Amino acid sequence: MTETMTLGLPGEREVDGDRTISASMTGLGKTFVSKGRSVDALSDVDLEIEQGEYVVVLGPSGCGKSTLLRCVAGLEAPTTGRIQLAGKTVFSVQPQIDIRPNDRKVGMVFQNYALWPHLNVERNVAYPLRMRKVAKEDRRTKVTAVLEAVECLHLAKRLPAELSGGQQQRVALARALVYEPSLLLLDEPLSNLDALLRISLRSELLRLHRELGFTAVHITHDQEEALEMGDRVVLMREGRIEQVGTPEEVYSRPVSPYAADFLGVRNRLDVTVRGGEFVSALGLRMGGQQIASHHPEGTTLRLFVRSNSVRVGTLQDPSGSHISVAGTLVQTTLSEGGRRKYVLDVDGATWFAFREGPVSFQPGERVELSVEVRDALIYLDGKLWTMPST
Ligand SMILES: Nc1ncnc2c1ncn2[C@@H]1O[C@H](COP(=O)(O)OP(=O)(O)OP(=O)(O)O)[C@@H](O)[C@H]1O
Repeated sequence: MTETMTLGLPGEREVDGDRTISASMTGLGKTFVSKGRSVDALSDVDLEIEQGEYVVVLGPSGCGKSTLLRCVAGLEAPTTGRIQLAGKTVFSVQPQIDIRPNDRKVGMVFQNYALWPHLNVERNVAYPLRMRKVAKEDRRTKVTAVLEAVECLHLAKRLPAELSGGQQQRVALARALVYEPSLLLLDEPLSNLDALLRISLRSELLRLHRELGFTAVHITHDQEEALEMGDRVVLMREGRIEQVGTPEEVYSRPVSPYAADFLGVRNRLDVTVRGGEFVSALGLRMGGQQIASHHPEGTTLRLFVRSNSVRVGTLQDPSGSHISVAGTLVQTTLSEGGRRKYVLDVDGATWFAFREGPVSFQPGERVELSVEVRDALIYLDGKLWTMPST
């Protein structure tokens, strides 16, 4: 990339303390009404994105990710709220402002690439510059620079049909970046690619982000992609933001059972406090007195534990220093890195654990599963409960 390209550095910015806000959404809502039925695709979305941030919006199908992106791009008009880009209001209900998509300085990359089939790579990438009446010489310099950055300069004369999916997506990315948008919106950009290519394009995208410094909102339903790529992850649920945080925060402290479930925490059990310890629905006694002592008799808590945090051992009496529960070994399989994956039945629920070394238990055998208190995710009334520090 030549030094003349300063992508993602718009003239107007909103400065808040030391932070420069590139995009902000306030009270954003979108209700679709069709055939007498109304769907709240977005409700009360508040989000600020800093200059240069790579934000990944994560959530299951239908949670409103695309609608959010389309509202920011100007392809959909929100029902409530305000959107600001680079310090300028581009949408507001009251007073009524709705800046056209082409005047919002956003770039978009779609899942299906959306390249013009009759234009070669060079002309596809130059298209946004022609629309903006950029002079021919300048156009050529910018197109060359951006194609070089996405490592597609050698494909300049080819038509989209003559490219692989990965190459088409690089070209689509070049076309979105060429006019130096203040915000790049990526709508499931890797979903159409096969697994290996998806992984290599993730790091490609991150390299470009590091080198060019653009601000991005990337949507995906793939938690691994979100945790790997995002400076921050925004988890959505039914049109609302469930949790926002760094990948580490979101991974280690999912705020709700929904978040834990979506972030792949697979082991779970409902437990009730009885006589100062935990008892499962089927009456299984468990260790965990340290946590139980903070809750009144009869309180029901939802326990979530990552497979990596479960130790499998010989059955012992439940103790208070860690959470322990008896499980029945169902089967073991060889897993990544030579570790063994244990599949267990815990009170009717399937749990998973990993253990190094040879298997010393038989299927059907009762074993002890223990978890350090700090590794347990405890939910009370749908919210993450944190043990008060003593
Ligand atoms: N034009 C429309 N008319 C009516 N309902 C719509 C329209 N567009 C989206 N919806 C509804 O709004 C909700 C959110 O849709 P949206 O496409 O934003 O979800 P998503 O999280 O992007 O899903 P996916 O991952 O499947 O693309 C869904 O219930 C969807 O059916």
